[in-house]
Amino acid sequence: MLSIIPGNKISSLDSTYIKEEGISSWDLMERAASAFCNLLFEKLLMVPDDVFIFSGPGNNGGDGLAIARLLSLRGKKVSLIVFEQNQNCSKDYQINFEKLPSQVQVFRWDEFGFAFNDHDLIIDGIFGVGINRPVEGKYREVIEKLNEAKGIKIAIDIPSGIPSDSLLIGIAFKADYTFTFQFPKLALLFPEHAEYSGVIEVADIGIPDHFLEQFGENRYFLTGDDLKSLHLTFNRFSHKGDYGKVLLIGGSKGKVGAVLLASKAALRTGSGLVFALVPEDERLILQIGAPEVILANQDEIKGLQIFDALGVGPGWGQEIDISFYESLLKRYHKPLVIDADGLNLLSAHPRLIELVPNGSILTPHIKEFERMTGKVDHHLDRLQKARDFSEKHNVYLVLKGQFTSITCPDGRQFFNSSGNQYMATAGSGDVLTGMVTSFLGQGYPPLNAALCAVYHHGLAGELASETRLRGTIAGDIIESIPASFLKLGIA
Ligand SMILES: NC(=O)C1=CN([C@@H]2O[C@H](COP(=O)(O)OP(=O)(O)OC[C@H]3O[C@@H](n4cnc5c(N)ncnc54)[C@H](OP(=O)(O)O)[C@@H]3O)[C@@H](O)[C@H]2O)[C@H](O)CC1
Ligand SMILES: [K+]
Repeated sequence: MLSIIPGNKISSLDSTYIKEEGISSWDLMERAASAFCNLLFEKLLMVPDDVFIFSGPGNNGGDGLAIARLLSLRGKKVSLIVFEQNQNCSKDYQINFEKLPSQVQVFRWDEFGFAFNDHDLIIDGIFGVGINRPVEGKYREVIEKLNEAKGIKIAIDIPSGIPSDSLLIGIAFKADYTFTFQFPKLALLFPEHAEYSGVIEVADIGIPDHFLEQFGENRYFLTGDDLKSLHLTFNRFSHKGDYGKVLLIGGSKGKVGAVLLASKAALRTGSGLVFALVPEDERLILQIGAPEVILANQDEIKGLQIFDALGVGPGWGQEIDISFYESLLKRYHKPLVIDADGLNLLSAHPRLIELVPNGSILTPHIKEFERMTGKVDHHLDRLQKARDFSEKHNVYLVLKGQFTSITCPDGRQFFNSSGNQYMATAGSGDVLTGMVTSFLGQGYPPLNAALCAVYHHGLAGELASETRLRGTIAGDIIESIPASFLKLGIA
């Protein structure tokens, strides 16, 4: 799994790695530049002929110079805009400057006209992870102009101005794409920076995971490559008991659909038996909506231990008998999944949090999370509060949003890479609840259940929205769960 390394450790990572590999820092920059160009030709349907590259004084600028050379060699008309005298720039910047082909036209920033067309390509190599103060002066002037300019805009490693691990102060380059090296920088995952980072693509520069791990701080980026090894395998002798017996509890007048969605999602994720407990009057809706689901009644659920996992909260409302919730938490001793009103009720009755079994998985969206932890100032604060909460209550916290984070009681934090904006639709969270509950019931350890569910949920959303875009609904995500397994080669 890709470790997310803090910006202030990246130069030690680089120097240790190049020493061990026996390569030069220029070689690594060359790898970065060619990985960038490869992504460019892979991700853009048409790479524009006119390319404008802005190179700052550090190695991000050095990358820009190397990219200028490589694109010029591939027949592009490249203009390079620089800010400093060569002798004030990094060593590899200077080497790459010497290597520029004569076809690359070089401008000083104050000699350049800043007139662009819609189909020009603008590449931002002004600052990378070495930024150490807000952008001012000539750099600010240029970035402001670029943000107003036409053209397709791509940031090298990180949009200039965004600090690698904290919140932007002042201005930054607004990219359509960010091609980031080896792993996404933490700040790229903050919702506050979405308008700057655009679509994030990771360019592999060949530094192995185990090497990154030594410099990481327990933060990881979850990708499709990680998924297969997290799954349990089943065979033709497996029977429905092996696939788990789960119980979903929730629903209220007008909101029984939430349990219906969660139940169907659990079935599509592979649960052997799905039971649902909803108010008496709402049972028929559920039974018609999903004949595969078994309706439980209050008496049956007295023997809660027969269930391999519980998913509590979808559509429950705030009006439930709180003593029932309390007794549920007291009687069930295995990890369970809590969502939606199950979480809101914990916020309203904080004493209940102490009863939540160790290793349970809580799946709040941002507002539910704030109800549990108090007001959050920004995403970094949220991530810290998630760590404090998980550790204190010994639970896994799945904080839903773009790059959903999964926080473990030991402080590890995983960021999901799958999913898109089309999943922001009613019931999408209920689908996730059903999926996590299903994996948990199949015998997955809580962390793997959360990781697999979050990744498949995102991928199913991507697949469902391929043809439906903004018309994607939660039911479509459910129907695409099997396709997500198929895509990852998981039987
Ligand atoms: N393993 C990898 O990921 C690799 C990444 N590469 C690229 O290298 C950059 C990081 O390069 P670095 O030289 O450390 O830093 P930057 O290029 O981002 O910028 C440093 C220079 O910028 C000056 N600086 C910093 N902040 C400001 C500011 N606000 N205003 C003006 N100038 C600023 C700083 O000067 P000082 O005045 O602070 O001394 C530096 O001159 C990484 O992002 C990748 O793109 C490698 O190419 C390969 C391996
Ligand atoms: K940049």
